[in-house]
Amino acid sequence: MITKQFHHILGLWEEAKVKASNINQPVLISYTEKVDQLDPLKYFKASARHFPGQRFYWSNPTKSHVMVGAGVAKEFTANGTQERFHGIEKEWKRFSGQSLKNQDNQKIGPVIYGGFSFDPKKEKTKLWDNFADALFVLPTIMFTSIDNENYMTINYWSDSEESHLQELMRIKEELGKGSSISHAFAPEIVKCLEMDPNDWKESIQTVTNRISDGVMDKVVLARELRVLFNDEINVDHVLENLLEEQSNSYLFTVERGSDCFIGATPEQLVKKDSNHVHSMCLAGSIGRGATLQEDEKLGKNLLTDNKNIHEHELVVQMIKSALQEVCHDVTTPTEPNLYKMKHIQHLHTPVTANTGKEVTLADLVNLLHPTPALGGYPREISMETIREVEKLDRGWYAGPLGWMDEQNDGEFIVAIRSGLLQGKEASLFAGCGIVGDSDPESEYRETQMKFRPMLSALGGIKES
Ligand SMILES: C=C(O[C@@H]1C=C(C(=O)O)C=C[C@H]1O)C(=O)O
Ligand SMILES: [Mg+2]
Repeated sequence: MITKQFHHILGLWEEAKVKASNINQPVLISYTEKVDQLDPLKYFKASARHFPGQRFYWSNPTKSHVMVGAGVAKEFTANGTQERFHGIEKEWKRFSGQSLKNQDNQKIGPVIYGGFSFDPKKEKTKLWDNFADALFVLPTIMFTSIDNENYMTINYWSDSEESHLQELMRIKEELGKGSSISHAFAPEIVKCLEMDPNDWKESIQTVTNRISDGVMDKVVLARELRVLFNDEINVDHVLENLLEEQSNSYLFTVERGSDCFIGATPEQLVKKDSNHVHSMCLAGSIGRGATLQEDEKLGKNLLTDNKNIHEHELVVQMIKSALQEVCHDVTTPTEPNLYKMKHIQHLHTPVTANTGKEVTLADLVNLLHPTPALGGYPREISMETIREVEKLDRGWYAGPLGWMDEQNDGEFIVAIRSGLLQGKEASLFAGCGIVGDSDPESEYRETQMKFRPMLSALGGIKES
């Protein structure tokens, strides 16, 4: 039976074929319909059947924007340093600029999502083989929830087969029902491996010495915790736990075959919504108190601690001056406030700005990444120091991860509080901002605290 909807899908396909032969490149068709209330997690779970290893999840802290993508209608990649941000943007524009849509809702249309490695110049290991320096996906099917309105989008091409379109319709209907399979048995942690804590603390000392010598002001050093389980880690289950425990963070999941990069980060890198730009300075950390009084006391200590204020201020200055290059009305409050999550609290300064039509999202990411919250200050020398001193492959940890739409709007977060899941193993990453008066011991404890969101979501806090 040909439904009215399918008729519409075929109509756009015929139109696209004509356009494709005129412009001599395949034309993308993006078909969106409004749907009833649907739990994004159930949708995410349901899509595993048809698109195993090809799922994406994104939600902002207020859940006013949730996206679940599945399948690959097109992949956009780049490796190495050359213009990777602009390279992806340009290639995406080439296709999205010619796309056909069934509706004029500017908010909902084709979107690509993905991420960038932290530092393409760092020597690579095999760990991140499945995650290129720049990798974005246009999904086959996407669920979007914006301000509690829900949509489903399917993306197909002028050179698709009709049978493929039929199959897409069928899968879309099936996914719309969701899946509520729950996984009662999470695998258990059998071992946590980390590099010798003394070696790590020594590297902190090396860096504080250089800072005291005036070589630079701040460097962020990270460490890796390799966690081994007695069975395969279940991505759905980890995401479910993160949703429950890290409600004040951005949640993200990027599946690449049997690998999955997942996390719950509080840190926004940049959001562009037409000419409005938002960013965030997040640096300076302390734990949460067991009681309200204790928690408030810790917060107050953080707000008045000179070391943390300095660590934070370097980020504020850099982000402000980077944005001032291409924006006007760059505005921040004069004092940081506190950003609290389940296991940790941070100094936080929100930034807003306005920009002109000629400035693109890639321009903004390129200017901002890496901020001194994850790299250091000044940028070049701190990045060289990380390359030299840090004994790990950050891969996508601390890199920009996010999405862009046809209007060149989008949002990128900083992919921290995250881990790479590979079968029975998880590689977790955590770092901290080293300044002149950093104490190696307390920086080590700070990284322990930053591992906790992922460790807890993985099913238990067992720190070796
Ligand atoms: C580097 C991380 O976090 C960053 C470092 C912070 C700090 O040193 O105080 C705080 C927030 C983040 O910008 C991490 O979580 O791995
Ligand atoms: Mg710190």
